[in-house]
Amino acid sequence: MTESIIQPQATDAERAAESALRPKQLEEFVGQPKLRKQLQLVLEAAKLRGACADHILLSGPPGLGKTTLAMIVASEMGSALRLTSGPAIQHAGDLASILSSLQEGDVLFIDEIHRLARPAEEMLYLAMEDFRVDVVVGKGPGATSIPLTLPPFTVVGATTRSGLLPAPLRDRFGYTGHLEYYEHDELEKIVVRSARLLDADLEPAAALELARRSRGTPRIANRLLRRVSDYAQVHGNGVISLASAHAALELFEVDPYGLDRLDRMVLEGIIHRFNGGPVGLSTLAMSIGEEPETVETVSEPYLVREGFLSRTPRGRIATASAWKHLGLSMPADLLSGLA
Ligand SMILES: Nc1ncnc2c1ncn2[C@@H]1O[C@H](COP(=O)(O)OP(=O)(O)OP(=O)(O)O)[C@@H](O)[C@H]1O
Repeated sequence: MTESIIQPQATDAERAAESALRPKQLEEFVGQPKLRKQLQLVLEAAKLRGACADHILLSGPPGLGKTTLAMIVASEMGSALRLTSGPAIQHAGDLASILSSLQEGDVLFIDEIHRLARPAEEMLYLAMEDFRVDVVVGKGPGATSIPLTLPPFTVVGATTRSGLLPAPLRDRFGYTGHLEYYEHDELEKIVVRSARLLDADLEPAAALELARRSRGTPRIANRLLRRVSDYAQVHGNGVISLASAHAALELFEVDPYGLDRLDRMVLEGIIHRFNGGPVGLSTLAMSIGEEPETVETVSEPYLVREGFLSRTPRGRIATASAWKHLGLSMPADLLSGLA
């Protein structure tokens, strides 16, 4: 996938930089007030009972804080955290070896849990419900299955597509929390906190501007902060003022709505090449030289959310707001078609 400054997924290099900015306690975690209160209750109750917390499922788009929350669960419970992901578990045996090495009270974080292979998924049901795993020893007709009792532990599963989780797996989670996109004032607090941790001098007006252009996503807010901070150091005295933030965001082609070059290419593609649409995803992606997956996962969710693009059964359509945003007026015949 082409890397883009507004993509909600982390790049490999970014993961390391992110760990310094992760809140460590629930109290430090900004936003998601409902989820925070619910999670606090689940954890407090478990602590009072002196038991492991129920299994927790976190669902929501990338970059909103699921991994961070899993780490917080472990730290609030005073437990060790084990991290893995659906795609990393190729065979049920991989999961069996992780499960059989867990200690009492451990928190097992499974990112992209909807991508677990079916045999691993079935093994996980049993482990979550009965704290038991059947370890297969040997191969072929001589293989035997040895039941192994596991100490109690907590699974924290993260998914961007909770609808793809089979019901039996979803039902094993005692608590499901949904992460929502962040409001501007919450993102402002996040960038102010991150700037403090990075020792960057961020003026309040610049913090608000970054928040506005971050597409409701803390990961993007922190990424924009790093780029404007670079700019302020190279082209100024290091202070991130509103003017330096504007200049840096212009350099990286992130406009006042948080749209970047890719988003504008998508909208311009629909408008100029397909007269506003409808156009199918693959045709559109090909016409702008991008992968359909990049258009679908990086650009479209935000364009749809902000009302610049509609997805119809016949294809993608640029809305009247999209035409306006690009400084164009929507032809009357298209406008009347919308009415
Ligand atoms: N509520 C928050 N307060 C402060 N920082 C946050 C918050 N949520 C996320 N972040 C920061 O945003 C970055 C991305 O968060 P995180 O990795 O937890 O997201 P994620 O939902 O797990 O994404 P992915 O599924 O793509 O890994 C981290 O650097 C984290 O510190």
